[in-house]
Amino acid sequence: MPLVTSRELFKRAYDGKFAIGAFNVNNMEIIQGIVDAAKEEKSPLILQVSAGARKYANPTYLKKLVEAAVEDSGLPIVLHLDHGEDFEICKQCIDDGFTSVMIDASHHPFEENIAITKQVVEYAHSKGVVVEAELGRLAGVEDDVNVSAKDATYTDPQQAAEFVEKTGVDSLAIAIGTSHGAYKFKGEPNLDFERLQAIAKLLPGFPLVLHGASTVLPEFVELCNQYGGNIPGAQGVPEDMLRRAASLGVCKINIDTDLRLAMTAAMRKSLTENPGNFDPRKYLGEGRTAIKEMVRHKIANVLGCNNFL
Ligand SMILES: O=C(CO)COP(=O)(O)O
Ligand SMILES: O=C[C@H](O)COP(=O)(O)O
Ligand SMILES: [Zn+2]
Ligand SMILES: [Zn+2]
Repeated sequence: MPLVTSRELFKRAYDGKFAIGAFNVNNMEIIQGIVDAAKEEKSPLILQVSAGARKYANPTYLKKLVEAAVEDSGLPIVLHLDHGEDFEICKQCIDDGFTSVMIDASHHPFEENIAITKQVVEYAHSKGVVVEAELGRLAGVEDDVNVSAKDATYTDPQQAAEFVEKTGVDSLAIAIGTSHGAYKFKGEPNLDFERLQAIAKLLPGFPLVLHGASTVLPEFVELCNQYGGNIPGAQGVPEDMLRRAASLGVCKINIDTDLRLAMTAAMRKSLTENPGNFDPRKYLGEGRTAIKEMVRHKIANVLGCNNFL
């Protein structure tokens, strides 16, 4: 089976009130861990590549690794550009065989975001590629974020509806209180579900996307810290909130930080417990197994995209 787009996956996810996992990939072990998990859970996958990942791994290597994963696993896999910052990088990835791209022009004014997104949509659709855009700004939520600050950065429901209509985009990343990385909330975790419901109501049947959706499971932070790490006060999005979001029109949930934490914890442990080892296959292999277990947990217990195939 060749790479697929997310169109059919999102339709089923929307109707079934579950979400497809979009996992960031940077090297072979990460890809293998994710794909092994999806195989066991009979799940489709979105493997997403950031500009930083392309720079780290070399775009050709990364694409070949994903193609190898498709060939070896036979799974429906979407190759997606994460946070494309302009038309050029989106075009490069489209020309390079990606089946999905994100244009993230959310830091531009509304009308400019529409114009840039529209340009990407026109080019992508002419090549059979789907497009995700972003409206609103992801930021850390603090207890004292007031309503006007929320209105300035969170996605406005009316604008979301207008944006989708004017751009013809295939999915939309929204800001309702999540943020990237391991420090998402200072106080109690809190997402603006009223806003999510208002957006979903104006866009029936339309797939929404949640970025910054790692849970930052305490046991993995503790494991990192136990073996020499220093990651104090990390906190993510509770799993029940992700399940709730998936039931309200969020069809794609982005996870990177939880993979980083799982891999780092396992590698720190392996290196500490085996001081005489200098074979990278041992600690990289343990990192890969940790990624696999994390992804199995996400697919089966949080996203609900297991037994899809
Ligand atoms: O949104 C993400 C990638 O686009 C990843 O989010 P996390 O940092 O919460 O894993
Ligand atoms: O959205 C951010 C993702 O976690 C990717 O991170 P990165 O840009 O460091 O590769
Ligand atoms: Zn953004
Ligand atoms: Zn993101």
